[in-house]
Amino acid sequence: MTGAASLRFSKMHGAGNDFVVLDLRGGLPAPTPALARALGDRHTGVGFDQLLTIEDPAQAGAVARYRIWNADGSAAQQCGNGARCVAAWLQRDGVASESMFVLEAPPGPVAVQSLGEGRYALALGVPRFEPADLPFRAEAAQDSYRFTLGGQDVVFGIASMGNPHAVVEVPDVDAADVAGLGPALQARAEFPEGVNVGFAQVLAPDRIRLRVFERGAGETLACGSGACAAVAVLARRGRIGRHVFVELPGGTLEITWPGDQSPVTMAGPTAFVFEGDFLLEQVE
Ligand SMILES: N[C@@H](CCC[C@H](N)C(=O)O)C(=O)O
Repeated sequence: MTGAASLRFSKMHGAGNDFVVLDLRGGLPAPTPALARALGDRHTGVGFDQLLTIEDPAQAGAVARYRIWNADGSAAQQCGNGARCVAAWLQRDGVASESMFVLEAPPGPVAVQSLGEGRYALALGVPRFEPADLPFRAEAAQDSYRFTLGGQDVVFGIASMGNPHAVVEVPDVDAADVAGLGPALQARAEFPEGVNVGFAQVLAPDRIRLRVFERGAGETLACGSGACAAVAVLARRGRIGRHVFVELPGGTLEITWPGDQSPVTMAGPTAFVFEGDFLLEQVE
């Protein structure tokens, strides 16, 4: 180290959705959008899909609180893969010594279970489908909605997992126009806070393939809340069952949604990649 001001970080990923984790416990200030963007730059920074900041808990019973920042510096409310990585980070730190514990996420508590070998299961909340929950501007709640985007007819369902998701069922996820339709749907004025757009292909009642164009990050290798939203939308339509393996480009997540009023649970991997010190002089 040169003695210049720096920030210690951990680089992690969950099924290829990658993160920088910062320990801000003890009252350290939250990152500014400029710091988040500088850290997230894959050429001049560390690079991540989301930045996760671990902070002191506000709620009794939670081992820690965390907040989520997308690569473009915007704040997010939910991150399924990130929650597993925060759980792994806290277990390594020794704060979460039990195999079951509670984290405080932006929308509320998340119950976590350590499954061993870096795998975690967690309850991400009860999905909500009312347009106002995302928010999405629509006259009335429907099973599916339809837009014409760039001459293409796009049919999608919506779900909130604490953050907004649109789910488009496609016959072949490899052929889906993720880079074209993802940003086009995301930019629609009907989604005043933007939306994460998932493209899902049903393989079997217990298996789907999914690609997600995330708000604030572009297409990622995996989106945990997107996997939960895709299962919720498709299960509600009767297209799949309630226990589903979701194959994403970076790995497979196991999603269970026992009933409409139940929380969705997600099980999947975590990995530590490296530790480092980010020189703050990189931030403009
Ligand atoms: N990758 C995440 C979701 C991160 C937040 C999202 N981009 C948003 O803005 O809502 C996940 O694993 O859930």
